[in-house]
Amino acid sequence: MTGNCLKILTPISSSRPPLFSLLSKPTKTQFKTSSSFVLSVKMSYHKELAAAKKAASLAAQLCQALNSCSLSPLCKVQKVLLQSDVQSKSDKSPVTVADYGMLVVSGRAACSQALVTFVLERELPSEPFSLVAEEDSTDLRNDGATDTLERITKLVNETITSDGSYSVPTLSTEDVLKAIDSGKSEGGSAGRHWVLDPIDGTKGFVRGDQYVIALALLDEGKVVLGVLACPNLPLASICGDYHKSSNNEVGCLFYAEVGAGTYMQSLNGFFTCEGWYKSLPLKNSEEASFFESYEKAHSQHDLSSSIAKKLGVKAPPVRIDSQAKYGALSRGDGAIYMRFPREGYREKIWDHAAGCIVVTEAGGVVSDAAGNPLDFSKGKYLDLNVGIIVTNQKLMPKLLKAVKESLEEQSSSL
Ligand SMILES: Nc1ncnc2c1ncn2[C@@H]1O[C@H](COP(=O)(O)O)[C@@H](OP(=O)(O)O)[C@H]1O
Ligand SMILES: [Mg+2]
Ligand SMILES: [Mg+2]
Ligand SMILES: [Mg+2]
Repeated sequence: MTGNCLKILTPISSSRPPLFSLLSKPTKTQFKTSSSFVLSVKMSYHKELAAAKKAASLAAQLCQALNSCSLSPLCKVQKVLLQSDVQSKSDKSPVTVADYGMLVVSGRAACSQALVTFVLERELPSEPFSLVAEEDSTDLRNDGATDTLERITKLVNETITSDGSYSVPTLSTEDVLKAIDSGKSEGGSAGRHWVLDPIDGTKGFVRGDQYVIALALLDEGKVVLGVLACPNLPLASICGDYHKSSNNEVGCLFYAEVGAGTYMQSLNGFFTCEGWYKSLPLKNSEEASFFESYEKAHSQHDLSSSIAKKLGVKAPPVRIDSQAKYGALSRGDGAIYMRFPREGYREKIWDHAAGCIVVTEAGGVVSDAAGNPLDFSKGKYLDLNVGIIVTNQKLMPKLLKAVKESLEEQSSSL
């Protein structure tokens, strides 16, 4: 048992619930045990999923507002940033050359983190709150950050007010700093922990490309729900002839709950588009499109290209930032995602937890380069064998073989 949920059971029928019924009434899913005994299990994370969807959607709204306020001093800095170089911190994550610019970028992510914390705590007041999140308030507590902190606090308050569902006094700058710092949990294998990347794909965000707000819940070390709010991802497929698509609307919300499948809806709240995914398309490798990081520094493009060649993949790689790759894969835009960080880089759970369940609940497989499932129970880092690979069940054995061969070739050429 994981929490109140049965595990290691194969769903044999899971009738598609009407749109958004996940929020309003429990879904029953039938499971087949080894003795063919059929159980009806009441799924138990609906309340948490509803809270996570609301938190990520509001944070996405906030991030979009931050991007579109062309007269705001924050945005003027962003324009400069778009033209500036990007350097690496000691942990090899991106920072911009200008200190103030760096504060603006990390401040925006912290702003999103404060809002997510606020919503989760208000929506789930009776549950103990533990959050493993990427940002902290260190930069915003510096003397030179007063102006940015005030702007951020104002934006968080404006977003809460515009939503209209919370009658709370205006948050102070100290409230916002505290909300950001409640993300200091270390996670682990006991109890429940939220896992948040308040802006994943920072470089994409700065460039005006793909980024996501990624939120997941761990229960006893397993990911039990995940939400990816992708403000810039087209509702139509991003592969093939998507430029010709009549639907050029952007803004997707992917969500998945253990045993209940993966769903996508439009982020703008008008629900013009919805989808339910239960099996990644079983394409042959030649027809498969593969995803990888836009940034060469995050994943070795030459290695993935050698693997793709072995598989006979004809399509060029689709390079986009953030966990939007997991979302796009879950709806069948492509069939493979490969990620091979350079030696020494340690993956964090917030970069993969939500994406992982969005893909697996859609019928995909996520593993490290040796075929081991990702283990989210060990704290904030993932201990991995070399890299992360994602595909459908049919292609996984071929992909693993090609990965093994390419890694051997790489190490013998060193
Ligand atoms: N050298 C490196 N190798 C691999 N991943 C890295 C990296 N430096 C940063 N990252 C991670 O890659 C994430 C973005 O992934 P992608 O390449 O798929 O867009 C970043 O998330 P943040 O943008 O939240 O910091 C960061 O955590
Ligand atoms: Mg980062
Ligand atoms: Mg990230
Ligand atoms: Mg981030």
